[in-house]
Amino acid sequence: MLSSEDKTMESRKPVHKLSETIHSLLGWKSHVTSNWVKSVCDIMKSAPPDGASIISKPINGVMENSMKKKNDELHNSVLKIEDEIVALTAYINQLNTQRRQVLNEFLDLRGNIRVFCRIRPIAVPENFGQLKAVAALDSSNVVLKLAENKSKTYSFDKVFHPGSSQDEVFAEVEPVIKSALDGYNACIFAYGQTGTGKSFTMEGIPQSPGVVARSMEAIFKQAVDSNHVYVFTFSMLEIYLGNLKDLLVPQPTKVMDPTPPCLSIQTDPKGGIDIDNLVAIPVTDVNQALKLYKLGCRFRSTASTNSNKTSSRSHCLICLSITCLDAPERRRETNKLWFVDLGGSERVLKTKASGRRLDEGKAINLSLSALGDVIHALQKKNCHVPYR
Ligand SMILES: Nc1ncnc2c1ncn2[C@@H]1O[C@H](COP(=O)(O)OP(=O)(O)OP(=O)(O)O)[C@@H](O)[C@H]1O
Repeated sequence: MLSSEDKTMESRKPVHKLSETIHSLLGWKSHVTSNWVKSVCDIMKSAPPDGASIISKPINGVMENSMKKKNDELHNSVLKIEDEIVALTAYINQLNTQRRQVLNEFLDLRGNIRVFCRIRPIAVPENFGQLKAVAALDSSNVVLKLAENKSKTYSFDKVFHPGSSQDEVFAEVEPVIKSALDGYNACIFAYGQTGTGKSFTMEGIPQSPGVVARSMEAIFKQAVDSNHVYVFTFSMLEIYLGNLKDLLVPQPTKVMDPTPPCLSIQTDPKGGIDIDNLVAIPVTDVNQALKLYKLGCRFRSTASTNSNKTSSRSHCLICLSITCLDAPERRRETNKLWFVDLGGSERVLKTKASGRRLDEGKAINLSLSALGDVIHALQKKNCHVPYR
């Protein structure tokens, strides 16, 4: 807080205040970010043009000369800072290009498809006797105990042990989020048996949000910190019993309610996938995106089964479409980042499901096996990938 005396002093020497602020910002060069450039631009915008309003009436010739000198100095400082801004903006762009290249090389080296295994903790009331023991051997291998003298080891790009936090999981995903802002299509999905923690990992719980919420936060923050203007749209759907359902469109509850338009998957001319009639809602910040996400989650089909109290009975897909018009160096003008929380594979004998639960389980198993074929073909780089 300034005292009234301080305030008088302040109002008497606005020129010093401006130059001091600018100098302090210049001394801050090591933290060059677009926010820094914006701050300097804002200060310059608020500076009086050529110091014109600093003193409205010259008192005498000496005073006039001294003011003119000060105005010239200020003018020169402003010109110098303008030059610095141009140079720094070019420097930031150059660093961004380098960062993009390094990130791409890094992701290429790690492989286009990366598979992580997260072992979830076993809660006390769960039946230990019937559960097969899974243990992390190291950061990339897990061992599954099949019988007393029989075990099998599986390798992954990364293994998360039962104590791993949501933060640790997200840290591995974050480079993908960055590359999505650079214009690359990306997809993060959770796959596994029912009750193994897919929804916990993707959606999380209120006190410990999962990958989707953390990714949204990261992407909007990085977009604000960048030099570019992005346009985002948010969509969310589920595949239930083989049918697509828009989770952002109210579903009819009464006979008189309008039926929402039918969704259908189309391949666009560039080989990408489009879903006809899927609602895409423009979002400008993370709060809007998370509100829609919460809304969509409420409409998801879940039910209690023998294996999981809140089992997903469908596959849930969230799409953030990213457009950037002022960055020709991006991979694409518009790209998509998909998050998928798949329904869990289940052994019908074990779940003892019947009726609708059984139909849901069968539909989930069937689609997961088709997905397995697709991933296998992609990994083997087969010329035919059985998408349909
Ligand atoms: N890493 C974890 N830490 C603590 N609790 C977890 C963890 N993973 C899962 N859980 C808990 O285990 C239970 C089952 O998890 P979740 O619903 O995420 O399984 P799922 O794989 O999505 O199952 P389904 O395929 O049936 O939908 C939930 O109560 C969840 O909170």
